[in-house]
Amino acid sequence: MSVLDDIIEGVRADLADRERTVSLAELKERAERAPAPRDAYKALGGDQVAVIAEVKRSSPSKGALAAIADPAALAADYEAGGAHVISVLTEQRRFGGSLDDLAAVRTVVDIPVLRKDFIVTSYQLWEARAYGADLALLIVAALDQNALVSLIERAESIGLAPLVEVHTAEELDRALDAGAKIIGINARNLKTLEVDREVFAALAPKIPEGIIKIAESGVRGPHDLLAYARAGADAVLVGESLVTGRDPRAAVVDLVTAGAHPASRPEGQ
Ligand SMILES: O=P(O)(O)OC[C@@H](O)[C@@H](O)c1c[nH]c2ccccc12
Repeated sequence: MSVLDDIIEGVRADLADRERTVSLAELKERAERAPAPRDAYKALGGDQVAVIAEVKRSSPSKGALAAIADPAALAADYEAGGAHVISVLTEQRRFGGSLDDLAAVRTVVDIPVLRKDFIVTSYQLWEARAYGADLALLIVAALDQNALVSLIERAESIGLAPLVEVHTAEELDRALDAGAKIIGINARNLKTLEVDREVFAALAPKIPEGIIKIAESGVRGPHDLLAYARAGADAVLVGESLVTGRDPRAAVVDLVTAGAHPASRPEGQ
């Protein structure tokens, strides 16, 4: 069983518990009362390389990264540093996150918030919206094509921008076929947890213009952001190096500053 299969087994078990406690009808009511979604396309589609800063307590590859007693305070720091979007890991078993983290973060920031989880049913999309998310992650490797297509449609119909994550050329084809408008290329293979920063440069040229390209994982600082930017990234998604550093806000400032530099764009763009 791959790491991804193992994670999803746990996600499904936790999901079954929540489904027993909160009906879909209740969730939909809560989603209706949630604040209106913020425009993720605008936040990610500017001239600069956008920075998506992640609230991440632990990971399957590294174990505990940071306690993060107050996720809202960390997100506020990220926003003060100039982050364009906040990502909140809500998966509990391996990443130490929760939907309460998502809700807490969404109330204190004014920028769009991504629910980062292993979404396999539309119930989780309603949860994302009910707890305030503006974007939701959909991982191609975790979904068959019918599920991918229907979750993208459902996300859009309830006001969530779907961020569709790929790691291989085949997954990228499936994301494009499914109509993804925001594609994240994850340098980490979720089946083995290995990181290969070259994957972004190999896959990005296959993505048509007009689709937002996000480089995910392995960004240690401005140097990696610049390399991803030269390879065509519109945004980078950064977790570990921010939560393990001494000053997350200053680290975001450094990334945003690098991303604002015109020399960071590919030739002719
Ligand atoms: O901590 P890093 O290496 O900066 O990576 C952040 C983010 O890309 C990573 O958390 C991630 C990317 N895709 C995911 C899917 C599920 C869980 C986590 C992830």
